[in-house]
Amino acid sequence: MANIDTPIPALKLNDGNSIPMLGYGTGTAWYKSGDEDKIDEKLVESIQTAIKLGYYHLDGAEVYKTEPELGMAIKKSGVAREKLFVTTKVITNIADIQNAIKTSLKKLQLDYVDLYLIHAPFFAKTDSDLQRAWAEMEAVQSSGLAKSIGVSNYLPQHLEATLKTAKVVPAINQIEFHPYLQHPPLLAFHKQHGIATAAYGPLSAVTKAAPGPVDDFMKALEKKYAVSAAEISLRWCIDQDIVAITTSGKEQRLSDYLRCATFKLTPTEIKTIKEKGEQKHYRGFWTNKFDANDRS
Ligand SMILES: NC(=O)c1ccc[n+]([C@@H]2O[C@H](COP(=O)([O-])OP(=O)(O)OC[C@H]3O[C@@H](n4cnc5c(N)ncnc54)[C@H](O)[C@@H]3O)[C@@H](O)[C@H]2O)c1
Ligand SMILES: OCCc1c[nH]c2ccccc12
Repeated sequence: MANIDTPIPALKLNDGNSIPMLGYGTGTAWYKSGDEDKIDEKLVESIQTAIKLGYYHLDGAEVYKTEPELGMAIKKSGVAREKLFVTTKVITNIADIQNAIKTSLKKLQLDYVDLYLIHAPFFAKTDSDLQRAWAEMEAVQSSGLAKSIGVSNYLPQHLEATLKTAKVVPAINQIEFHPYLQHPPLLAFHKQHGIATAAYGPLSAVTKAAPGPVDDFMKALEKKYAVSAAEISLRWCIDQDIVAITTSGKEQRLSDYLRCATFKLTPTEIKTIKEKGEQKHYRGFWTNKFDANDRS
């Protein structure tokens, strides 16, 4: 199994920092329901494998309870800290963000994270709740504990409320994004305000939301580029300047996904996936929080 030959592209954020456009997630397949102190050795091994293959962007969250594994794998990898891009998120301890970041850093065995995100806006009863939380995030960035700060699962109304009092514009919004959930108004808002987009669940259209209207075209592209639909899906994000965050416990799959760095879709192909994807709506995460028909 080869290491990546073609480097993963990076995206420049509005604060001047750069984020690798392919990330390895420690949620979904990995997050733990039980005892956080019980180390998931399989996960540590998988993160080490990902790092070895060239995944230097690692996505965590306090709620996944996998920060200890992430910290261990980073330590064991021997890769210099400054080469890695580590994200974590706050939601459980949103009421005390200053303590939450310190607790996360301790579990990660790190002095700083590259990106700290508010995991979701659903804690907020009012706009002031969103604004207060964001001011705390700005304080985290000022203290140097996070190089960049951003949000996740925010809709335009949450961003609008946040921006009313923000001193720092969120660097990124991490959202569920794939052909069957494209959020046109939200992406337009991001563009207007210089907020980058990161996609979680980028494989959904070819995995859990399949079958669907993109299938036949995906097959044609698989043939043309000699890659799998997963890599087409990741490239479809990257070609739209969207950071893709995937995961797998299988080394072969992780290795294959890296092929998304070796080709580019044409503008027509990007548009065709877009148009075919618009014919179906699918949301896989936070389904009890978002309005079922909300496509913003
Ligand atoms: N901010 C958030 O609220 C939020 C929500 C969900 C996920 N995330 C982050 O994003 C990461 C990636 O999310 P994801 O797992 O939904 O991404 P994804 O769409 O890339 O799916 C990856 C999953 O699909 C499976 N898969 C791959 N190929 C498959 C195939 N051919 N058939 C069936 N299954 C296949 C993989 O084994 C893996 O479990 C998470 O680990 C987490 O870090 C964040
Ligand atoms: O970000 C992953 C999705 C998610 C939503 N709520 C959770 C609770 C525990 C673990 C993951 C999640």
